[in-house]
Amino acid sequence: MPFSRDAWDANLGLYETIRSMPFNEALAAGTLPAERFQHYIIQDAHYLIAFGRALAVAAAKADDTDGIVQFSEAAKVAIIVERALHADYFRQFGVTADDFARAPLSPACHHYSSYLLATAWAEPYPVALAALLPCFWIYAEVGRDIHGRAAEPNPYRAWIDTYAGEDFHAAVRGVIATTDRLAAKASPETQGAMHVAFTRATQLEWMFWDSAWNLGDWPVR
Ligand SMILES: Cc1ncc(C[n+]2csc(CCO)c2C)c(N)n1
Repeated sequence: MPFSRDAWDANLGLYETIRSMPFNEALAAGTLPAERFQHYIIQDAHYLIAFGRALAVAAAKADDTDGIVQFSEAAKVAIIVERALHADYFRQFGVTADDFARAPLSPACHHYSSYLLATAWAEPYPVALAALLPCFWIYAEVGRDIHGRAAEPNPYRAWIDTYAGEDFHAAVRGVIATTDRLAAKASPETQGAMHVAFTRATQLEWMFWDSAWNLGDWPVR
């Protein structure tokens, strides 16, 4: 069985918990309070920079030239998405440059960003990919799920369309294929580490949305 099928099946309960969490239910219904979406896009702008760096490290570790192209392209897309957040969503949802400058990474964002960067730098290439995969795959699944049931009109339509769109899904299929190819020739120990990384990153996806819903902040300053 390919790694991806195994990992998805093992984390199905976690995915179901993510799909039905209050943030995503409210996003689909179009009732998500603006304040919570503002928190989300500010943190996502921070996250996407770290995510882009982690992808660039994965590109540098790739075992073939296709991998270098695949992950350096993905790193570039992460920064393009981050810039689009600034150019479009920040303006649309009333987030100023000053709001962003004054908002440090939340604990959940800090944890997820640090985890991806540490894993990309310190772990073998297949384990780094297994940590990066949920970020792609869960957004593709959540995007399509919400797209299929979104209320119309919906202030979050552009966000939903991006992650339900074919361009994004094609990139996700590519990351799944590369991860499966590497898992197939990895040692049992590396395969085990890949499963641990996949589950950890899936938990961190949940924590990222939960933090936006609860306006997560540092308990002491
Ligand atoms: C917390 C968090 N997780 C996943 C994504 C999804 N995402 C955005 S851009 C991109 C691909 C970049 O090549 C992916 C997978 C997100 N935005 N925020």
